Amino acid sequence: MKLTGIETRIVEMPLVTPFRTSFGTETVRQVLVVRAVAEGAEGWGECGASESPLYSSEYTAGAQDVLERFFIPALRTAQQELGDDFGAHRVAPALAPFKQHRLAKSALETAVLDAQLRTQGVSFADYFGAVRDSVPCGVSLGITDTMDQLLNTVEASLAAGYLRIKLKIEPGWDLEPVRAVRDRFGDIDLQVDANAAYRRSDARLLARLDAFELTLLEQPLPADDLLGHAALAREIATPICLDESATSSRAVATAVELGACSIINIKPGRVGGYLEARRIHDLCSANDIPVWCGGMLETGIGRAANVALAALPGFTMPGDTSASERYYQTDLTEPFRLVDGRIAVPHGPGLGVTPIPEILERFTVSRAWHPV
Ligand SMILES: CC(=O)N[C@@H](Cc1ccc2ccccc2c1)C(=O)O
Ligand SMILES: [Mg+2]
Repeated sequence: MKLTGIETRIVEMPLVTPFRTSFGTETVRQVLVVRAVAEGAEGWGECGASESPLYSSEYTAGAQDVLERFFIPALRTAQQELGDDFGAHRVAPALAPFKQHRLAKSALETAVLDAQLRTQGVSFADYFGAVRDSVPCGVSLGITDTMDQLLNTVEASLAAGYLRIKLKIEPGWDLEPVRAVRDRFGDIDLQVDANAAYRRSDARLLARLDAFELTLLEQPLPADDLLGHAALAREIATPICLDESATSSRAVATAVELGACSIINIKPGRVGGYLEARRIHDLCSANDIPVWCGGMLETGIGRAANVALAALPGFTMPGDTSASERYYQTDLTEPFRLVDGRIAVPHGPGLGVTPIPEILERFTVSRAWHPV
């Protein structure tokens, strides 16, 4: 493939409802969208970073800067050196000298991969080895001001057909909301996500969640406390799932070997891209570790790629691949809709969806073009 240039663009999309987690409240999603222009096709990627470095150390303006200042020039050099051998599989090696910035790296690799697959007429699903035409979907529900608001949101989510409910928790909002949901809705598939808000000294409190037979407890402790998660796993019955800690296949192998988790939330952006995400899927499948596809409030661009990834055989649990309307009144692409609790896997070339130009323009706040 021959890349001719990369466009970076920042869009701002209002969320249908504020999304509150233990690390903050998001009301407008500021997304860095990357377009890779190649001879014969253009590809799309999006960066999972948000405006502030609260979920991860990355943030939108920083991701745009690291792309423009280091990653796109490195891609230009790689293409000059490799010529016809250049392709999406060369992006991660070209960017490897630069440390971290995985969300930004993922956006660029995804855009190049999408362009490449569109020129080849191959879908993400076929490229990854998808085995399903649709994937079971869960939903992630934020912290609410009142218990009634939470119960109403759970009720609406179940009525919409979501097959799994995930509640955000934090110290002071954990046992009570879980008990209220269990009391009202019985033995639904229910899990919680702490986004690293607890400490090892909270073990006895977290052990009280065992009474509610949750599917999993996601990232209770800080991302770098693998030993703390391993100790906690020995003290509670609820399976531990890692998100923020699971930054690469090596990190996942270490966490699993330490007994820090028994389930992994795979987020392609968090691990540097879909190629690394597939490696983690393969590693977990080989070790009987169930995985599910996490979410970062993606627009239809990232949602299309996530749904394709979630169709791999090892994705045996409903993920956070919710419908577009969960987050956006108007998505950048044709909206992803929930049908009987599932979302159809796009089957067109590349992502199988493309941003709708007038909608993309409507939400665009800045853009830049970089010849390659
Ligand atoms: C669906 C879900 O719960 N996602 C993340 C948390 C999260 C929430 C909000 C975000 C907003 C902008 C960027 C990243 C974000 C990540 C999680 O599983 O921990
Ligand atoms: Mg999480």
